[in-house]
Amino acid sequence: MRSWVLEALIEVICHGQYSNLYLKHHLKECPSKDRALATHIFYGTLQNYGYLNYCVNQYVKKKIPNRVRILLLMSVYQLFFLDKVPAYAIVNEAVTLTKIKNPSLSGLVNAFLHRVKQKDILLPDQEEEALSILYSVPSWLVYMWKAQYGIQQTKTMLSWTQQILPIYVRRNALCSTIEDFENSMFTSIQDDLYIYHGNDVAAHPYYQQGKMSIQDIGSYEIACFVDAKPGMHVLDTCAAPGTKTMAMAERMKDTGQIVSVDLHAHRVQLIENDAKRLHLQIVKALCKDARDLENLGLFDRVLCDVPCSGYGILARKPDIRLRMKPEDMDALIPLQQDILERGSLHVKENGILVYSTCTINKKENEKQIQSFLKKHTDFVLLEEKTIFPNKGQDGFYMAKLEKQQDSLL
Ligand SMILES: C[S@@+](CC[C@H](N)C(=O)[O-])C[C@H]1O[C@@H](n2cnc3c(N)ncnc32)[C@H](O)[C@@H]1O
Repeated sequence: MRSWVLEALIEVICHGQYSNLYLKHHLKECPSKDRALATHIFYGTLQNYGYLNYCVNQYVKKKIPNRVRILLLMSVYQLFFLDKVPAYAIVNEAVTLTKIKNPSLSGLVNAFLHRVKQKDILLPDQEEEALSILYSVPSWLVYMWKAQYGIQQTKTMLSWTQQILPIYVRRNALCSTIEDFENSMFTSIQDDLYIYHGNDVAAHPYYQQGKMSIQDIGSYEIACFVDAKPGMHVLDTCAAPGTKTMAMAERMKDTGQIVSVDLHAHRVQLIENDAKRLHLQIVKALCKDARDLENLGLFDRVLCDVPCSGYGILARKPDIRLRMKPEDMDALIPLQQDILERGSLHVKENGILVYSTCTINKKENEKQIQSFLKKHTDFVLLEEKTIFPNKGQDGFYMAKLEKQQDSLL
């Protein structure tokens, strides 16, 4: 099992694979009895990547191959954070795995894992720098969150970015009953959302029959926030893989129409496949740039779920923290602005425009809405909401704007 975790971590850390997609395609290669623990070690190591590297660097001064370094990281993660696995088993496994490809380093691995102790890890005095190491995020994110939300909220958010989240599923009320979900595999949490207690959702017959989909609580809340009603015409401008489109279509009882646009053809295919799986007829998927939607006409609801820095979903997608750069965040701001501007041209009078992100950053959230409203006096803000990362939940932002009737302007 640990050799599977090691290869999985190498793929994500060294070869840039996405953690969630890697698990989706490869977890089945791990023996089924070990999948829960393997997933825990995989996510836990990625969530604590910066801290674990910092610990290794305090003891190991010489350059070691990436494979051995990653093996040390996942072993330290287990020693420090998992109390169910005995230390001798972790050390023995690590030494055995080192002997396969780097036998000359097995002594170093053995000595390091016997010496490393969490209480001996010294953190910097400066609070922001210490938080950055402890929670494995760059220090600029800590400074930015502190400036925008205050130190207390920053610490709370940082601590929740380390949790292993449950898998949430949305029941498709159009082709299943509440009774179908009344068994030990599911725990009801709200409306049609459940915690799923199995391992591989996509292999579950309910998933294959279109009775359920994977969706986080905040993502579902955004789909509900749009308030798309049966029979309405809805435009989803950044729609792939289609999670919110499908939730809206189910809430609309598959009547009316949803035009779901995405820039990338392979991602548009994901929308089409999912609509088919869920037996939804009203979803029309289009490959288009959301900054150029000229002929699409007017809609009752327009959702702009824009590409964003993703700082709200660090727990679910821990590999974001391996690659985050402030310049990437800044590059997204004009794109988000353009998508919102263009989307707004397709809202009917009295219609609703929703802007949403899965990030916690006022520059991508509140500030975007403030600058849009300054330029567009024909829209009023009805509601805005930030869901901060929280127990069992990732972070999201959503704003609801109403297009005013011409006669009222
Ligand atoms: C946050 S994801 C959307 C998630 C989706 N709404 C859901 O609930 O499944 C952002 C999406 O925007 C798409 N995108 C990026 N730039 C775009 C553009 N200029 N026009 C349309 N889509 C774009 C990306 O391909 C990505 O699928």
